[in-house]
Amino acid sequence: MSPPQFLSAFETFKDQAKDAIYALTSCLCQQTAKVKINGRTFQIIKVLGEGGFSFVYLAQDEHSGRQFALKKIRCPTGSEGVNVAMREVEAYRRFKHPNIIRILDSAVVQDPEGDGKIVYLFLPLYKRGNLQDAINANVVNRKHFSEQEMLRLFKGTCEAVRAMHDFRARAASSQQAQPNGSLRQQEQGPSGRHSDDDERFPQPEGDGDGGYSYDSGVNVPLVTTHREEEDGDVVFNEELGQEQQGGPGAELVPYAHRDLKPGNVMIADDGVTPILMDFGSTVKARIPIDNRNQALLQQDIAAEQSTMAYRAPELFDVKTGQTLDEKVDIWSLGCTLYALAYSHSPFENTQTTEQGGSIAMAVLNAQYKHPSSAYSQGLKDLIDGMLKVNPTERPDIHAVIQMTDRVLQTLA
Ligand SMILES: Nc1ncnc2c1ncn2[C@@H]1O[C@H](COP(=O)(O)OP(=O)(O)OP(=O)(O)O)[C@@H](O)[C@H]1O
Repeated sequence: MSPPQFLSAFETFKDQAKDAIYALTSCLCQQTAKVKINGRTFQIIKVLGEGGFSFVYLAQDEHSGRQFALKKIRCPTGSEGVNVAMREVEAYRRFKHPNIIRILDSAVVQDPEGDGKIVYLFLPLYKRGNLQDAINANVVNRKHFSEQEMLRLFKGTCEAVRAMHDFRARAASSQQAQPNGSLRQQEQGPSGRHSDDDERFPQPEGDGDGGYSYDSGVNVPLVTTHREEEDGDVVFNEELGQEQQGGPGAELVPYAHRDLKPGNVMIADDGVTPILMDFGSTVKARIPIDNRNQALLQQDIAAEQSTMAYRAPELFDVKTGQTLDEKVDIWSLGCTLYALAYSHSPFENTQTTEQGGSIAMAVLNAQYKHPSSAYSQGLKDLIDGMLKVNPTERPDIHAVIQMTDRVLQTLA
């Protein structure tokens, strides 16, 4: 690790530790933390989850009583970190699908405790947790998903992935860039902002250039804030604007999620609809690898952002002359379906890893077995079809959905 990388990792660790201590002390002291963003105050009720670079809190709007999941991404390195976080915001906005989480609002604020910035993402709250939580509950209660239930959750997840792999970009010319890169409304209907959106996420008081405070009430200037508008009448800055969804004739720009796993699929309140989330690792899927440097760069990015037990073999050992593509997600879907069936990834808790062999070796050789179970041969074949070391032998997302349907039909 180079000295700047070490410093950046240390800063991230320090900030994560600060957030963890803060979360713990506010629990122990029974004291409700508050965060004020753009004129509205939110109570932080509890920590919902913690990722590599962020904390997710259950936040309640003091005014309306509505609850949200508030993702707080600390960017101690300033603009570089903000750009990374904003790419995640951009990805949340890009894909509009019933099985993909939608972002309600976001804000970039000055970190009152340092030189860096904080990016906040307001997301709908999913109280039932994610598929990993459901797997954990099954383990505790010695239960299993029924094959039908599991395949329905899997198919919904695949439909979200299809929206990413089949993404068609709208031409940039249909949008206007703001010179300062800020996000502004282009047109307002007679009533101004959308009533739906207003109801869910009421308009902040004041002139929109509100402030931010953290518990202490100290106001720190708000750098950027923007909100979701149902009919897309928000003007994005150039980079964001280029990547909005286009119609059927628009250019195909496949995206890969790159971190598909049960922990990144929430369960909607109906208990049956899967909702794909966490676009922190999402990239344009097709990346030609022309030289060794590019190969090593892609390997490093994958090592940092794609969970090892769900990571495709071609991301462990990126080869010059190949093109990485959306098939990396098909591998992760294979691992995800396996985990739904048997409670862990095929490359966790295997004989190889238990005997000290590395996950990487097990993945590179597709070394896994199906434990004995009552699941159908069709389900096992579906998993095996996705877990092919050679990405060209894996089915594309359309074929995966068709195969899933066929297995479902045999169960009906
Ligand atoms: N909308 C939501 N509703 C309820 N809980 C949520 C929501 N979003 C995130 N969480 C919880 O927070 C956890 C971390 O969220 P998320 O995966 O977005 O963070 P991350 O930093 O990108 O994580 P990772 O390191 O896994 O990539 C999730 O596993 C989930 O338990």
